[in-house]
Amino acid sequence: MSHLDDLPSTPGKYKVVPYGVLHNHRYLRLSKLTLWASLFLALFLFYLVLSPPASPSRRSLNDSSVKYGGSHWEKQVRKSARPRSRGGLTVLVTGAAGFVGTHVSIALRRRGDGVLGLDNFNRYYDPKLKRARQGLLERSGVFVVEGDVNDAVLLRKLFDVVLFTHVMHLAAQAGVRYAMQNPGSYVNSNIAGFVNLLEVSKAASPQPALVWASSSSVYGLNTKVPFSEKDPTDQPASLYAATKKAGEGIAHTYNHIYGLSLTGLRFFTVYGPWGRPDMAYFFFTKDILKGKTITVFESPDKGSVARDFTYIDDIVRGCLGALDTAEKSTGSGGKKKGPAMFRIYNLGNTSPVPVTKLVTILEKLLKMKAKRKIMPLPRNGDVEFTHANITLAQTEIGYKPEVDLETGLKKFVKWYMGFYTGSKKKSSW
Ligand SMILES: O=C(O)[C@H]1O[C@H](OP(=O)(O)OP(=O)(O)OC[C@H]2O[C@@H](n3ccc(=O)[nH]c3=O)[C@H](O)[C@@H]2O)[C@H](O)[C@@H](O)[C@@H]1O
Repeated sequence: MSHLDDLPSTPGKYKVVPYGVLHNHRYLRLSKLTLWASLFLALFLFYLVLSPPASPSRRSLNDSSVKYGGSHWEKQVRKSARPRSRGGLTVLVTGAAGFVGTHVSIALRRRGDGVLGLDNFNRYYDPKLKRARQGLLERSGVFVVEGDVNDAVLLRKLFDVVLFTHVMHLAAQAGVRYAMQNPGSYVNSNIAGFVNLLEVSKAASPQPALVWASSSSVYGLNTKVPFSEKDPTDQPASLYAATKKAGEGIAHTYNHIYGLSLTGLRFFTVYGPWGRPDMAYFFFTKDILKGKTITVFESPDKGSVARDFTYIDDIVRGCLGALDTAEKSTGSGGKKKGPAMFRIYNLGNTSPVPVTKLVTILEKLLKMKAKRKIMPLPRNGDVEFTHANITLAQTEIGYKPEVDLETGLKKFVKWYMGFYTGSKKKSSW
């Protein structure tokens, strides 16, 4: 034990002791210490022998028994990322077992691109649904690496094994209202995780082009509609929105300093089969079927709150359009060689629907009356309405939403009944 370790942690309470006393005490303390150290060592060895193996992702990348690393793993990674068509893209999709991630990965794979998925399978909502999506991905030839975007070692390893031409970054802590319960997870995923991915991407040679998920929530308390990309976004109403807004600023910095090609997509309330159980259309369906009361928010002037609900297939087309039109990054190994592309697009449906109407459509499709409880919109981060101007995405990436809310919800309900109630009418996947 060093002299410094003898000092009490609270300054000003240290008593000066005569040298002899101190010497005897030291001798006694030393032998006691040896005894305790041997005991501790024995216990530690005992624990090592009996304890189960450590969490795989923390172990060596070269150990073939772990979830990442090893020659078998590398083979799976390479195979999944290899394009099957000439000139196909090589895409790393983060959040691949998420709602949008699954649909985008499968669409890319179907047209012959190489896709490697990454997902941390967190417990924000039912991981069984994420595992079911993983099953779909595997059947389509997409391997999903289980890991976190904050794991720089893993990301660097993936970039060592595969020369990604593109990254589709969809891993995020989603949900507007949950930000009041767990603010840290938004900072961790949407800010720290994003920066980590940008750091690894900027250092890669060649650098990939990145397309990432921003959110309509960045428009916050804006009242001018429809929301245009040129509008200011300085009034976020939730921490979720603030982290998405921060992501756009961070992305701009990496574009400016390192020459990374970056495209941000502001998604507007995406819904559809394999969707997220934390979203209103999803849990309204579940609760209506169970005969449970649903809470429908209304605006302070007693009007209905409204959303520009956007069907998943339209969003997928928007994501592919963004990937296909993304120019190459200009930097290499962390050095910028020239100006690179930076774009932000709204991906909405451009026809907002009141939440009361959403409930009426669900009642019709489920053939059940909802028990509605109307409540004033709480101060939980929700905004009164969203409405996208999509002109820019239409002109520059060929985005054209085609599915109205009733048609889209019909497909969602069909999937829901098949997946959760085992109804015969299964959806196409
Ligand atoms: O487009 C976006 O930017 C965002 O869309 C959704 O957020 P939100 O539009 O709030 O979607 P829901 O949580 O499904 O809410 C939809 C509507 O239902 C309302 N609602 C929600 C919950 C509830 O119990 N009752 C109720 O009336 C909300 O106020 C909102 O108007 C997603 O959850 C976000 O991750 C995403 O970024």
